Amino acid sequence: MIEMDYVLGLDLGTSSLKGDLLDESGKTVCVASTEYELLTPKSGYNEQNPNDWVQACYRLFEKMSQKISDFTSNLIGISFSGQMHSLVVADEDGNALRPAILWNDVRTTKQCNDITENFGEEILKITKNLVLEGFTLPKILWIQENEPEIWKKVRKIFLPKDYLRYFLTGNFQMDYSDAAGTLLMDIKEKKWSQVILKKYNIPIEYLPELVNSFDFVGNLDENIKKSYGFKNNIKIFAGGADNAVSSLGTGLNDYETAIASTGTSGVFLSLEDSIHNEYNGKFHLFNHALPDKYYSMGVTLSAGQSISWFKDLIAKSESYDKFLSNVSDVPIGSNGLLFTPYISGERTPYFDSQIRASFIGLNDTHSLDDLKRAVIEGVTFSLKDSQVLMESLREKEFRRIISIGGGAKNKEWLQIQADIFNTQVVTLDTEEGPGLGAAMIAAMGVGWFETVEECVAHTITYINKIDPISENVAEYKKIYELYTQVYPYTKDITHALSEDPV
Ligand SMILES: Nc1ncnc2c1ncn2[C@@H]1O[C@H](COP(=O)(O)OP(=O)(O)O)[C@@H](O)[C@H]1O
Ligand SMILES: O=C(CO)[C@@H](O)[C@H](O)COP(=O)(O)O
Repeated sequence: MIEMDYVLGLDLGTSSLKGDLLDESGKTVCVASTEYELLTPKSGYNEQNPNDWVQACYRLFEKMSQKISDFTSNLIGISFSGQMHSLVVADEDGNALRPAILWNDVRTTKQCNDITENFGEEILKITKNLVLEGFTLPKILWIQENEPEIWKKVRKIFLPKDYLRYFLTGNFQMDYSDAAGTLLMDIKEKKWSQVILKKYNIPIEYLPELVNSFDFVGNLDENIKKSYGFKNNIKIFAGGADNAVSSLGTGLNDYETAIASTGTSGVFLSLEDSIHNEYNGKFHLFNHALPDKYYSMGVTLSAGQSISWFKDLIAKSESYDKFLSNVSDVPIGSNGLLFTPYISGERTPYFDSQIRASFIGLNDTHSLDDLKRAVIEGVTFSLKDSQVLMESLREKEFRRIISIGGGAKNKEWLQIQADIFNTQVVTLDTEEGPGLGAAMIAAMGVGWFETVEECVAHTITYINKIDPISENVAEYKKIYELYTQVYPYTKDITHALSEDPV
């Protein structure tokens, strides 16, 4: 057997840290993951302990060395993909001062309203995005207002994967694709916005140096290298926001294809060739991991999270495959049952952190399997909302959708996606788009491939093509019309029921 070098892509997701190990031929030789806890101290609050990410990385190194005998002797590069927007505040030495406030934490409605009222237009002009609870700036303001003692001690502001990378290299950096989701960067100039920083009293020294996703940013720390027995000098490359990196890791390179990602969040994503004003904040518009490229996306806050919430209620220890095994026996429309996946609010198309989920149409004949199918269908309808909005603003339909994330693991769900999207759905031979994209960045960094196209050709394989079935499409069309009516009817009721109505 020929000995080959390896590079590792690390995807710091909300549910787990995933590793994708690539060999020199571009083949994924090992995928492993290690979970960490999501802390929910209050409804709408979502936090994680940054140190758990670092520990998860060490566990992943151990797992990889158990699975791949020459992992430690042949690893030469690492890069990253990470959950976006989540705020880590730390002291000068990088010690986290409180748990990270995550992208799906919606405690910052007051701060968002204040910023929007006083500075919303400028923010939209500079960052091309609306001020939403998930983004980083309102979280910083929440700490300034609610935890002034902590704010006094802050000297470094990180996003999750940059925090992990800081521990691996000792260097304080953030790439443009992740910085774009902070609401602190001028996305055209690719610089921290002095105007925004000044307005909100955020010293620029607290922010990392801005770099490109493909930049070499340091070597793996000597002590870590020794403790895990790595033989080579391991080069570290910056990496990027999970959605930017997954678009690289799926080989997305045309404007007629979109990505539907069902991780904890759900994302409907499309490439953009320029920064423009046409979406006017209706979609997020961010810098890509590829220099001078952009992408737009709509977000379902609780996609996989709706499934995991429901599974944990009923059968916590069951695998997802077992839990969802009978869903294919339930007819389209779940026997007259609808689910809206707003368990922790929604982003696209409704920027509404206070909306909550509902099952509509429950009757005494419904089984647990009907409810499970309704959850999957509801999550997909929510992604369909983004598809419909995007297609109408672009005046063009997508011809193909690449499905990734947990949702791409389930055959029945993939058919449901094709039928609801009324578009061909394809999958990759690994559903870990962001992890693979991160490994591709490292592969380019160590010089295995000269161009991104060459890298894509060696690393990415599409395995399933699922075409919509016309009778199913027609049935789902009718049900989707009903689904779109649930939000306006339940909005006021769920606002009034929620703990802190606005
Ligand atoms: N076999 C499966 N079938 C359907 N959904 C799954 C399956 N495995 C995981 N999931 C869903 O995928 C989500 C995790 O996806 P992942 O892409 O790993 O998320 P993240 O990047 O947020 O950590 C879980 O919340 C779960 O609901
Ligand atoms: O908030 C967003 C994008 O704006 C999320 O997509 C996060 O980036 C988290 O992703 P997952 O953990 O679901 O992959």
